[in-house]
Amino acid sequence: MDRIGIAVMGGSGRMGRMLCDLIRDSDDLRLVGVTEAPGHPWIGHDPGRMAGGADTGLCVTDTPAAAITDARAVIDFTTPGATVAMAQACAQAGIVHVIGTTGLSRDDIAAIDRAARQTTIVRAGNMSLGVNLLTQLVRQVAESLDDDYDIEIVEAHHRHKVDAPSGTALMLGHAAAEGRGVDLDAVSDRGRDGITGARGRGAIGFHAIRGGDIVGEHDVVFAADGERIVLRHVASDRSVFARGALRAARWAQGKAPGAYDMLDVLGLR
Ligand SMILES: NC(=O)C1=CN([C@@H]2O[C@H](COP(=O)(O)OP(=O)(O)OC[C@H]3O[C@@H](n4cnc5c(N)ncnc54)[C@H](O)[C@@H]3O)[C@@H](O)[C@H]2O)C=CC1
Ligand SMILES: O=C(O)C1=N[C@H](C(=O)O)C[C@H](O)C1
Repeated sequence: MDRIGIAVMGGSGRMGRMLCDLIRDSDDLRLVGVTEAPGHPWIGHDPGRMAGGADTGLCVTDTPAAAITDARAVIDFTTPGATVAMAQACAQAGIVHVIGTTGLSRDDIAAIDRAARQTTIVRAGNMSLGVNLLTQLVRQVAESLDDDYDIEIVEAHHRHKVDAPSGTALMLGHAAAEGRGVDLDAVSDRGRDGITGARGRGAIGFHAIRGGDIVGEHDVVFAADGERIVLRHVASDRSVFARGALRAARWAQGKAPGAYDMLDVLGLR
């Protein structure tokens, strides 16, 4: 069987390294390209050697088109600007683009959706099975409870994370808002500080903890007078995200162009 050629963006990053390792160890995938940011010290070198492992025979490049020549899918956990540029390159080449990058603006998402008219794009703020299942549970609980139950989302990540709320917190917030039949933008209350006044009825609150090496933890709290429900996901190993992304790359082969998410991949919709 022909292995699926995968290009990994941001090959020296926390997710990039893990993806390269998992692809190397898989039976049906082949690493065919690795990118890094312009000026990065890995450019022009073998990504395996730079990571302290075996040579891959590849050279890290900062040119998206060069990385994707032999690829049937690109897996991208980088930055919003790099992801939008890669979505356009994948659209031109007709290659699957799996996007895990978070912190995307509305304009970034609109640009990705435009690219998805020409190619198959799978994008999710969290690629793990557990979080995607949790979004369904959150939607269901929010649908069952009225706004006597205050919804608060608390997330915790490592000290290097640059965006807040996390992509996962936003997924969970959207699921809660959908269950309640409200628009998240209209009810979102982010990171209170100072004399904020009493909590608004129906608000969905977001709070971010940053510290140490926390991989990713999310609590969705439904708090009423006299009781509260807490739905929690804890990721203790980044491989749950990387395995989800590889599953998406396999699933997307031969799918019609369009914007998909992990609920489509996991059959949870
Ligand atoms: N959806 C999900 O399941 C997950 C999403 N993430 C998201 O993925 C992103 C990356 O996370 P980490 O790996 O922890 O960050 P990281 O900072 O360790 O890695 C990002 C890599 O992208 C590289 N990069 C930056 N600009 C680039 C460009 N123009 N071309 C190629 N590479 C470029 C950086 O040099 C770096 O090596 C973040 O947005 C994070 O929130 C992280 C984990 C899971
Ligand atoms: O930056 C991270 O590390 C993570 N980012 C994603 C997010 O923003 O939710 C997913 C996961 O929580 C790890």
